[in-house]
Amino acid sequence: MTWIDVSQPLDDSITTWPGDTAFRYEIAWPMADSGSVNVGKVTMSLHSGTHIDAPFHFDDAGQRVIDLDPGLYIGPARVIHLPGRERIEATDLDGFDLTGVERLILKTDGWPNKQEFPSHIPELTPSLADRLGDLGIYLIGLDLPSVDAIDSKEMAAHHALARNGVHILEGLVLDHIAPGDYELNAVPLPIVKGDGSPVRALLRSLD
Ligand SMILES: Nc1ccccc1C(=O)C[C@H](N)C(=O)O
Ligand SMILES: [Zn+2]
Ligand SMILES: [Zn+2]
Repeated sequence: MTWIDVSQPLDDSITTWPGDTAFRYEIAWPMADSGSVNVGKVTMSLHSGTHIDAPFHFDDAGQRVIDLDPGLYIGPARVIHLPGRERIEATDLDGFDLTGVERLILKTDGWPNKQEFPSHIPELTPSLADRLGDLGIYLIGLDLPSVDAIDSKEMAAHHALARNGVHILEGLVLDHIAPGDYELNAVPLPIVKGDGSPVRALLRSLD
């Protein structure tokens, strides 16, 4: 198949946000006990690895996962390369013609070693969020664990994106992805009250 996996594998070594729930898989009911099957159990933060944020994550009145249209996460997406930046702002998009783009994926290279949770990452600015809104882009994906700085309490980028109707897909693995046009498939689980959801994110080249 031509689908390329751009997700972080979910196993016990996956990193989590400092202080958040670690990922753990266990066989809660082994075949020897159940007599027929192995039954697994997972404990995790909904913000581990490759995942989407529901607005409720940063706004008590915001949408939960079940309220989000799954179609946001399926369809054409443009990947652009913006390496080596401290922050990513509206003017960083000046060189790109993004007419007709609805889903934009930023390859920032800002989290090179996914075995370690980063202490510092590039942050998106509210000016970028406004530009995305003006362009009619409704999904931003990126290779970072957050659209804000790790130590942010205000979550300015999360809020500015939400104000502009831009949904968030974090923690992508894009090392092996060249800039260009792709089909994206990164649908969240139907976690009714979820503030986020892990996704299996896949890209297929359209170029
Ligand atoms: N899990 C956390 C615990 C404490 C503070 C932030 C987070 C986050 O998850 C923020 C990140 N921007 C996220 O959406 O994944
Ligand atoms: Zn998140
Ligand atoms: Zn987030």
